[in-house]
Amino acid sequence: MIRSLALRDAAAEVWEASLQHPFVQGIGDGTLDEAAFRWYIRQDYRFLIDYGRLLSLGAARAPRLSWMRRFAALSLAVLETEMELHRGFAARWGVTDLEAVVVEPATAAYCDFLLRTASLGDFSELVAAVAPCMWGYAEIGTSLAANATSDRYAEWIEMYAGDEFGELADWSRELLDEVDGELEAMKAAFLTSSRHELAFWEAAWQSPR
Ligand SMILES: Cc1ncc(C[n+]2csc(CCO)c2C)c(N)n1
Repeated sequence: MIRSLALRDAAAEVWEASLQHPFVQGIGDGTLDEAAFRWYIRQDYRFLIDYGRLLSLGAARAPRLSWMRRFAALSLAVLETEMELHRGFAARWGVTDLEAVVVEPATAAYCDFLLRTASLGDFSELVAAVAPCMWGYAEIGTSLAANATSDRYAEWIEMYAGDEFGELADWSRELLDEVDGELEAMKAAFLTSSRHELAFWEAAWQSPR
């Protein structure tokens, strides 16, 4: 079986739980509480900083020059373009203290796992840990775009449903399929990141409001 599909299969239940999560469904049908969305934007902004760090570690460790370039370009895109989009969201949704955000436990746990894997794991585990973030958000965006019943969070949905993120998801699958690595170790990293993604939605859903 193609490795990316084997990993996707192993994490199928967790991915389905993320897609069906009330926070995610609430983005699609517009019922999500704005305070919960603001909590998410604030925490995600902090997440992106460490995600940029992780991609830079990917660039440093990549065995192929073409992958090295892509990781480096992506790190810059996250730290510039995607963080700028989040600042735009924050301004529109009334978040005024973006730079002073305190990192919550679910955010810290996910970031720490990613950076630990990127620093101490095999490069193939880094690839497996990074993939659910790119591929998972593209799936969620595409699914919400196809089924959305409200345009309240349309901008967020359109961003992740867009071609750019679809191509990123393709690239993450290409990495999963082509990198030299052990399936079991990659599966463990892929599953752990997938569970952190689900825990992030749950923390945002349970956030004080
Ligand atoms: C918790 C969390 N997980 C995934 C993403 C999505 N995401 C973050 S960086 C990136 C790739 C480069 O732009 C993608 C798809 C997010 N925003 N927050």
